[in-house]
Amino acid sequence: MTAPPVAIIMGSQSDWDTMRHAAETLDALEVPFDARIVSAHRTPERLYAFAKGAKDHGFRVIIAGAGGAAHLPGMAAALTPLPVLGVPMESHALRGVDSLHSIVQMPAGIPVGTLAIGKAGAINAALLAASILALSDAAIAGRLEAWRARQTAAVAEQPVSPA
Ligand SMILES: Nc1c(C(=O)O)ncn1[C@@H]1O[C@H](COP(=O)(O)O)[C@@H](O)[C@H]1O
Repeated sequence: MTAPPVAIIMGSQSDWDTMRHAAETLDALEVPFDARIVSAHRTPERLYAFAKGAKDHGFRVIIAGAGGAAHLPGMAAALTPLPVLGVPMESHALRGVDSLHSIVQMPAGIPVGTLAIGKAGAINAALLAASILALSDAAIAGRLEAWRARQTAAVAEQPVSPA
């Protein structure tokens, strides 16, 4: 059995409420994925084993969500040649600005493609992962195009006042 092309990793169970939107978006595009809790801080050996083995395992893109001192995406990127897309969690203390800065301010040489804070970032990480895969997968490209066409068709031309 071939591995799914996308890995969704997150620093804590508490991130799943946000990262499930990435999972739901991949489901809608029929892009298989694995979702796992991996923490650079709390489970460093799990992170090391996961990231070092990710490419050989068959993953092609990693989506990494983390909050606060969000080292997970950068550490994963340091350990694998695969593209890593980082999703900053909306932390309670600093509303995700801490997560965003932790993920986006990588030193030159180890990139993390950083998305928006929270749900929008999780959805866009999934769409970006799909568009990376679509470069070499016509079926995913077709489903992505259809997804965007449905989104466009769903936008009303005029606003509706609440009842
Ligand atoms: N940023 C990281 C890392 C990491 O970067 O390795 N591991 C956990 N965390 C974050 O800690 C926050 C609070 O976690 P808890 O809710 O479990 O206390 C989560 O948003 C998680 O991503």
